[in-house]
Amino acid sequence: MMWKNIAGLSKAAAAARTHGSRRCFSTAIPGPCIVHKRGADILHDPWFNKDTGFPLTERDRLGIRGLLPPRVMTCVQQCDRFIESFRSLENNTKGEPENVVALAKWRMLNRLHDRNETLYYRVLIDNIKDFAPIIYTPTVGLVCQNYSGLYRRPRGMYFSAKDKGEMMSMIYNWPAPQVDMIVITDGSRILGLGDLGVQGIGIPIGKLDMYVAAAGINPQRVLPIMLDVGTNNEKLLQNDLYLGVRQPRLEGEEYLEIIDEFMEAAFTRWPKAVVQFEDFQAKWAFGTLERYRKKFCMFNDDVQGTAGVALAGLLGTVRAQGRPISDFVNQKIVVVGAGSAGLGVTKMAVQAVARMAGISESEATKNFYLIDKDGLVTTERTKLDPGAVLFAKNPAEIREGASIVEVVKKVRPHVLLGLSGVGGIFNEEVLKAMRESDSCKPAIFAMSNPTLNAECTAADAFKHAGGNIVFASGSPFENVELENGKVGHVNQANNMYLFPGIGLGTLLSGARIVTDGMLQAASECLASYMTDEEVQKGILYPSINNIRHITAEVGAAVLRAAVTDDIAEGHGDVGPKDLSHMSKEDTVNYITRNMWFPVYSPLVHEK
Ligand SMILES: NC(=O)C1=CN([C@@H]2O[C@H](COP(=O)(O)OP(=O)(O)OC[C@H]3O[C@@H](n4cnc5c(N)ncnc54)[C@H](O)[C@@H]3O)[C@@H](O)[C@H]2O)C=CC1
Ligand SMILES: CC(=O)C(=O)O
Ligand SMILES: [Mg+2]
Repeated sequence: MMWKNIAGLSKAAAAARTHGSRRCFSTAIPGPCIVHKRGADILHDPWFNKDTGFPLTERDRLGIRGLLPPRVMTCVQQCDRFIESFRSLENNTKGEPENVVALAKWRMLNRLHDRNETLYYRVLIDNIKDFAPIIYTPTVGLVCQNYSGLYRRPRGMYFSAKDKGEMMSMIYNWPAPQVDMIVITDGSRILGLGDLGVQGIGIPIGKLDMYVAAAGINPQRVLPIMLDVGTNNEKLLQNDLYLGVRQPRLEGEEYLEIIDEFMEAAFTRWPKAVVQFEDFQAKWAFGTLERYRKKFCMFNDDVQGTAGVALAGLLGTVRAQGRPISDFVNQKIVVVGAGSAGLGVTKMAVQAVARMAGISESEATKNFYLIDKDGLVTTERTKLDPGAVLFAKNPAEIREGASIVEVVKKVRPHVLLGLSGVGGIFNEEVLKAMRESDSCKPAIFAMSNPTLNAECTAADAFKHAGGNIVFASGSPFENVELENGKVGHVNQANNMYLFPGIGLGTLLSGARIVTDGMLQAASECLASYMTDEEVQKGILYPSINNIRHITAEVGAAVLRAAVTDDIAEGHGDVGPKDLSHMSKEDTVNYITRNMWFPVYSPLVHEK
């Protein structure tokens, strides 16, 4: 597809999605679940525990009668009880420092996660807008920074250099027979917080929570992985409580041997799993993507997921200006940050321009300006990153190393997009310079995470760049009240809108690799999700409350692209022919039917 069909959501689809997440899955009576334990062991297993939710007959059958208070509560009553406690926590911590409150909330959710997974995910799904900022960005960043102190119970698997030669057997230590989604990090670039070593495990855990909440991946089939190859963070190396391997990071072949061995082990045990690479420093993000993308079913979320989300937002800004999508080819875009995310975004956006305009990628770079820590990237740059070569400007146009404000003043861009990890770098001067943009609705995307690393706040963007901008940030901000009484809408430009659908669509297609076509389809689907009315108000992305619906749509688009690319091998009883005969609507229904939803299944004990 050539980005021609982006004319907003059909009426039927718009109506369907307003039903919200709870309508998107089957509520049929759940089938029984076989357990091999009885008695108190069941209560201590978060996969099976129902707390006060065990019916009396089940208490008899499982030998837990008398081990619980007599009252039997429904899952809904248990959710209400949890939310009441959560609101009490909020009230009781009013006035406390923000970080203290955020961690207290995370601990409360984490305790539930450790105790009763079904209830945890039910609470998460029903309150995703309130809880995503805790289990995901921004609080997950704080959790990673403090993980060695916060650690109580293991979650996920850890592989280190000490495990070399052992991984093929270690992988069988994971208790679940089937794994569908793996998220792996080496902790080397956690959000915009740098190298956090083993403490980065919080990111795969948070991403997989989003997989369960948004994509309905069964939580018994997800696996967070920490590849502990050391850390170069001196503070952590000096910290007695640090839980990781206390050595500098492995490099070169030594590093690759570890990750190669892990990939072989994981795909030997679970050949149909999908692996998401997350928060690797740029060199390994690109290096591993090139190394594995044709061999294993994997993608890099920071490079590819972010690119798709950003591109959908960029196309939205064209629509917000009241222009046809084809006008994207004329948008001048300044990207600040030339790492794994910034380069991924620039590349995908340039490819879209090339396709739309029918020109070469090199010609399509004309309106793109890339800035890194040394300023504007030009061909004059010594030690030019190979990934940035295509985007390097001619220094005759603007000088090598020009600052952000210099570039903005000279170029008058339609879009200023930050993926630098540097908080506040879009300062007052930069934002005021955006008032002179050639666009009637300039766009400012401060995509770095967590909140303190955002290139600017929403309030500052609307204050200094003007009330007519469209604004998006990687972590959530509140909408801004403008002086004219109108609302400055804040969008969350975060890869969470795509990675769950990319993973789920890939899994259900049975594809053995993730192609560019599948990623492009995901981005196009997100771009076309919003109505013209919404986009014109500056709302570029859906509400997170609709995350299950958007994920079903994205998943279907990914699956259909896999069929088009002739790589869909089918999943379970659904073969490649069945997939290829599905209409678009059938595909969305198929995806939706396969989403797990947290309900208590009757437990049947088997020895
Ligand atoms: N909203 C979203 O969905 C996503 C947001 N991100 C965020 O993007 C940020 C960067 O991630 P990566 O690209 O993976 O990091 P990276 O470390 O690979 O790249 C950072 C880039 O920023 C540049 N930079 C550093 N200081 C700068 C300065 N003062 N001025 C201009 N450029 C500067 C560096 O030269 C480098 O090119 C992180 O904060 C991350 O949280 C990343 C992925 C997804
Ligand atoms: C959102 C995300 O993946 C990041 O900030 O790295
Ligand atoms: Mg990331």
